[in-house]
Amino acid sequence: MSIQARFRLARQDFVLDVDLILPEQGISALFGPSGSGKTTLLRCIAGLERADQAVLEVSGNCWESRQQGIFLRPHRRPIGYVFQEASLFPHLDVRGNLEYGMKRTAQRRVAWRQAVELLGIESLLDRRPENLSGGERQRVAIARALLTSPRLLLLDEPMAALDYQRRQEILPYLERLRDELSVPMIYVSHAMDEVARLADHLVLLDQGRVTASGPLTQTLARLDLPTARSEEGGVVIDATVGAHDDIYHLTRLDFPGGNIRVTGRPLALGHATRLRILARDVSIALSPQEDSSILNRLPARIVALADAEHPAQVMVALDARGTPLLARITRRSRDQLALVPGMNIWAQIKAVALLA
Ligand SMILES: Nc1ncnc2c1ncn2[C@@H]1O[C@H](COP(=O)(O)OP(=O)(O)OP(=O)(O)O)[C@@H](O)[C@H]1O
Repeated sequence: MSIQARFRLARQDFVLDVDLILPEQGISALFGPSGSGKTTLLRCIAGLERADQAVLEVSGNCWESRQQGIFLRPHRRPIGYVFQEASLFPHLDVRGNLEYGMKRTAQRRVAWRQAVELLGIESLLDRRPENLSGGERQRVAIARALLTSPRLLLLDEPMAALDYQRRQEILPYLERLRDELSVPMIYVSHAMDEVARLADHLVLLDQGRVTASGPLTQTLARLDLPTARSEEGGVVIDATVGAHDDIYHLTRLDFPGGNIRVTGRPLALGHATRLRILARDVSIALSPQEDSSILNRLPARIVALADAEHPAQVMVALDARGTPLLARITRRSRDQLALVPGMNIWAQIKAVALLA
């Protein structure tokens, strides 16, 4: 099952023209510069914009088809919509706000208790929105959206108004929704660190058009896309905790084709986690260089080379026994090492971020 979304909408200076198939599970991130049409696309999905051409099918149900004259009105679409700023009713306490969401539906897909527990808002139920922090307000807004029993959750930069600390507090709740509920989410974000942590599927939008749509790990590794070449270009690897080294206080994270050691973490063996390795933190050597202090080095093959944003640098796409990696090195080093596609090299990894 999938979500099919095809919309064409023309405004004076802007045309949205997308044709997407999104998975019906997990989080699909919509990523793109300001004005690329992310909010407009969400509004089309919610039925808040009338597109010139439109097809929207969710779980095999047609919600909109211009050709067939089908247009399910916004309030009839089983959608939960969470905005940048939580729009809670100020005169109702948290319980009242949640109950309001529940009244809209007869068919319950997420139970009250489940929503309250997933978002950790039990102790907030008697408070008014004015007495909540920005992060708490957003958690309540997400719980309220879940209690409308949505078949699809739309999140439009739900953390944009929050500071770094508050964002870090909310991320685990979003991860729990992703892992424990079967409600697909479309998540708009400007922040690649959020996308890298949360998303399973990545859609890149630019000037109203889709420039890429695919599984996150594969899409981030594509050298032909601007995400790879940007300052924050890099890959995400899904790994599991393989071993703890109590002598050196290191944790080994395993993934197909290799492993990486990070500073010891209190994570259970077998625990699923996600790593992010930025291209700027990967260098290339022709030999394993065991006389270096770098902890992590992986044998890899060069798949492709491409220009980086800065003329001094080049991007290198690597295949580390099935796991894609990106490296950003100087053009000078590329020439000195005579790097070409197909060569076997060693990828030296200087820094790894553990995302979850
Ligand atoms: N109500 C509107 N009337 C006319 N033009 C609009 C309207 N809302 C948005 N636009 C224009 O449509 C284009 C897409 O806007 P949209 O808000 O979808 O982009 P976005 O990718 O969500 O941007 P941001 O990341 O800044 O929120 C922009 O050029 C914007 O100026």
